[in-house]
Amino acid sequence: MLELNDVAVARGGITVLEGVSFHLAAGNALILRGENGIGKTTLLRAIAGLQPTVNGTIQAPEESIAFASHADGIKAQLTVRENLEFWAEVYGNASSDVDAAIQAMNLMELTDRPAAQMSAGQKRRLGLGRLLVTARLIWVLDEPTVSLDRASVALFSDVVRAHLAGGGAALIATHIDLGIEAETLDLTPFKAKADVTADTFDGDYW
Ligand SMILES: Nc1ncnc2c1ncn2[C@@H]1O[C@H](COP(=O)(O)OP(=O)(O)OP(=O)(O)O)[C@@H](O)[C@H]1O
Repeated sequence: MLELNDVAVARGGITVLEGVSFHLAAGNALILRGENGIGKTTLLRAIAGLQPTVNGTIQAPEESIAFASHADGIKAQLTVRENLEFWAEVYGNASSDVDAAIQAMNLMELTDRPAAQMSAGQKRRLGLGRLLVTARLIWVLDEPTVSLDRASVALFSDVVRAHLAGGGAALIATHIDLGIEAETLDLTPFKAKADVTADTFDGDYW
């Protein structure tokens, strides 16, 4: 479903990871690990198509990836329900079950609350609920549990498990144990030898 072959990625004009290859099949999750700054976010951004690679290939079916990053993609003035309806439409999936997403992320009591008036953890839950209305098969998640309390982490893990059981896949950069059956890829061995890739530097991707 998602295939990386000899991928190298750069941030700020410096290659951070090189030689990354893996295959993620339907129904599976892969956990990315590695010290702060090793390049997990950079790799996920490249996989999500938000920045180019320096080397290698990334293959996935067209329009199959939903990316949830630190910036949750939430519209502050819209309510929880309006945010989810907005994203369903953006992903061409206006008929998707917004109520199911609200239930899954325990947002029932917040449906009419503007996102601007929600706590960090509540916003995070909304950002993760967004994944459910995209109907995308491959979830690419960057530290999805930041700001979540223990109950919400469990809720989120359940949502990921259900996604996998339904034939989806998930690539997750996280420092915590999500309790999801998954393979782990430690990126430490793929840390690039210090080498400025000035010829591939693109200032737009700082
Ligand atoms: N905007 C930027 N401009 C230049 N360099 C950056 C920028 N953002 C991050 N970097 C550098 O790129 C490298 C990879 O950062 P990245 O955010 O991908 O790491 P990470 O593994 O996700 O880290 P963390 O676990 O702290 O989230 C780091 O060494 C970081 O200092």
